[in-house]
Amino acid sequence: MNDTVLSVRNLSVAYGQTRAVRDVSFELGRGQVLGIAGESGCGKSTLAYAINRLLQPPGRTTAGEVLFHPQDGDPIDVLALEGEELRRFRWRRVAMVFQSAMNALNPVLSVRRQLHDVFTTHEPSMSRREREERSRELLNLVGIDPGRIGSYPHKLSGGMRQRVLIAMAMALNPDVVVLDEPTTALDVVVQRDILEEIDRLREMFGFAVVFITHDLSLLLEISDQLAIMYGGRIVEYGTSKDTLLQPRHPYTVGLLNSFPSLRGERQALHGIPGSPPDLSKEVTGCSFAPRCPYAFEGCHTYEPELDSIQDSFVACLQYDRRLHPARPDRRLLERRFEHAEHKVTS
Ligand SMILES: Nc1ncnc2c1ncn2[C@@H]1O[C@H](COP(=O)(O)OP(=O)(O)OP(=O)(O)O)[C@@H](O)[C@H]1O
Repeated sequence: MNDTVLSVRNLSVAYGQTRAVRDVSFELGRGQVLGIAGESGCGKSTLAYAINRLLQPPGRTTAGEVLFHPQDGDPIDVLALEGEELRRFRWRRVAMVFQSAMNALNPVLSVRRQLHDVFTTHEPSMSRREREERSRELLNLVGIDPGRIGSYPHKLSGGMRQRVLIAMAMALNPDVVVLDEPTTALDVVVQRDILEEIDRLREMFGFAVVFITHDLSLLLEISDQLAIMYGGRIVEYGTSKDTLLQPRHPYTVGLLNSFPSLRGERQALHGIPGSPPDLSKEVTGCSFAPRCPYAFEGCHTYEPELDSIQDSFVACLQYDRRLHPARPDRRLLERRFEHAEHKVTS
């Protein structure tokens, strides 16, 4: 059996001149959690939409491939799916929980109707009674009293609305659930409850998760693998443990120092000065260079490749074998972020 459920290879997405996702590759293991972190506008949602084939014009995949690997059978070329095949792929293979539950749910339809609709569309042979039973079962699974099935979204709290979306995503027992900032609008306690819920469901049903958020500390707690995005690219990719213990990209270090830990230890926070690049403009060199405390001349000229180092990958000239065939330049690495809890490591 193939242990990979989804492979994304050299994927690029553009909205006209805006290159929102560039050359992104990753492998998602069956039942694993991949966290994708990065500041607003770095291309996270665009990547999620491309994987689900939910991009709206002018959004367009310009290069690369997305392969879904069924438990048995040949890989499915997701970008080539059309019509009925595409409809079957969505929800059943890969389901998505969107950023804002209020926008994703239809405000004029009851929770019952919205859950039933998933089955009416995808399981037309189900009877009304079966749909009702399954819908109630799903609500129960995500911790909502099935008695609330007749409620309209505005009668539910933010946390409950998000749970309804999670229930809908799980309706057809998908292999992969993509969660795009599912807890951002919620307070910290509710966030934690929802994360625990997702983790519990994942253990029960064995689906893999792509979890997207700007909150790196949260991802470190729940992800097996982490991809850090900047300016439309993945700049660091590895296990959560390695990323926390040995962050290599200066942007990852900056992100780690920008968030309080979820465990609530007190520490001074250091935001990353400057702002992310405008993706509609052509960038020469590393797009993080203008904000990078370690940038040297070459960083403004050469774009670093995502290179493997031990078990991780990093796109930073300090590690680029074209410049440093043997190992990273120690002198550069020794210039640390002052007062930072997390340091760049060699
Ligand atoms: N429909 C669209 N039309 C044109 N440009 C878009 C569209 N959607 C996103 N973009 C641009 O694509 C880039 C990536 O945006 P995206 O929403 O994917 O980033 P993100 O990391 O998910 O940000 P956020 O966390 O704020 O959602 C940005 O420059 C954004 O302005």
